[in-house]
Amino acid sequence: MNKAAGKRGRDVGPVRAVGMMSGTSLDGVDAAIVETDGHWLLGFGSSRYRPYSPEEQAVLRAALGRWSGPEVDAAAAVIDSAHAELLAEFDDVDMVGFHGQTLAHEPRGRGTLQVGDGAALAHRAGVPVVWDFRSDDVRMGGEGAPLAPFFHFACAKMIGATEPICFLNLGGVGNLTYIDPSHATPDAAGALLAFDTGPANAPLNDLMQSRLGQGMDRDGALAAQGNVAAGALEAFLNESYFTRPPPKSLDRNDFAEIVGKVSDLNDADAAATLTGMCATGVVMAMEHCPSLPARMLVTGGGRHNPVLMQMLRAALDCQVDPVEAVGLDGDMLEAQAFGFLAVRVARGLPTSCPGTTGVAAAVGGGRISRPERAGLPA
Ligand SMILES: Nc1ncnc2c1ncn2[C@@H]1O[C@H](COP(=O)(O)OP(=O)(O)OP(=O)(O)O)[C@@H](O)[C@H]1O
Ligand SMILES: CC(=O)N[C@H]1[C@@H]2OC[C@@H](O2)[C@@H](O)[C@@H]1O[C@H](C)C(=O)O
Repeated sequence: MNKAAGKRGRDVGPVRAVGMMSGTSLDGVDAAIVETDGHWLLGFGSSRYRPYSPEEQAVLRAALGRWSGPEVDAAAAVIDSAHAELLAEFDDVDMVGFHGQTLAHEPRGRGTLQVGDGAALAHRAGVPVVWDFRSDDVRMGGEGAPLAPFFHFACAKMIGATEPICFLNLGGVGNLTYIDPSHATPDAAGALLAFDTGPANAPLNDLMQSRLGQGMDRDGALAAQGNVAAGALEAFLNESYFTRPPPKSLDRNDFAEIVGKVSDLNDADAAATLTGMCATGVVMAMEHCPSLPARMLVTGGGRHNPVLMQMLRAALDCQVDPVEAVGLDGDMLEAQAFGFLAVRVARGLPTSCPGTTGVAAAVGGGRISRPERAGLPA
């Protein structure tokens, strides 16, 4: 780790930040370096992935949906040690953006909970850590998610987009960002519209785990052998979430009851139907966009699933491509996003706005823990 860490971070020039993300799929931690001044993306650096062991995954799973208690403490310990281990593999970084693990998300109720102790990580790594990105947004009436849209806006500028485009992230949950790149800043009215589209890979992973002891439907191999069950899909479509206008966000298991409608189907039909539900959520999401985007750029693990990508291409009236088509890394985009957002937080720039989370006014969420303050209240 860079012993002079933090010095460059206080200037106004470029910063090398490592973003660390543990997503709703619970597969592992992604970490990736971005170089940015908080406004523009100046470059990307190396990236690393640390999978969770089956034991660690079980600890995280047991804590999902809980707000406190021994299960949450055990999950937090897994998150802290996995992130510290991965961060030690990086040299010469100025700052860390530490998302942590979402265990529970209820923005209109109990709030949002991402476990992971940023102060302890700052102490261990010797660099400033920005963390707890979502709480301030929720306190100000926002959904607290999605937060990647400000980064997507910077990506759109970087690739030279001139017409509206969408980024679609297909992780455990799906989320969409509509970008009008004619605006100069992401918080300008009309520059961004973002929200969660529905369940993405999480229900399919859960099905694969419970029925076949596998972590995912790799390459859509099982779904490709099945048929989408019309009845279950229709019940899903009738969920009020899809017609509700944004802002809106989801917890990982918010659709548990409706996806349970596949329980009577054979394995292949169940997988095909859950894949179809993910694609349908995206199709419904397009109804809320101000215009048809020129292009849909897909990121997150779902873009590796050819059955899902084919369903999207068949149902959407725009070009659908993985983000690799414009030179981005779809396995690391969210980690990069939290590196970028960390720099924005450190520089007093907003990370969400009414168009992305429904927050009352643009807000720069996130706490900053500096190594010298570790152990003290942040
Ligand atoms: N080759 C593949 N075939 C099918 N599905 C895949 C493949 N590779 C990855 N996936 C799916 O993508 C998931 C991982 O996606 P990703 O890493 O984007 O999720 P995440 O970051 O945990 O979630 P979120 O964005 O909701 O926080 C896997 O759990 C799996 O379901
Ligand atoms: C509360 C929470 O952690 N939400 C995640 C989750 O995973 C995907 C979707 O739901 C999105 O809203 C968000 O993550 C992405 C990275 C975001 O904030 O942009």
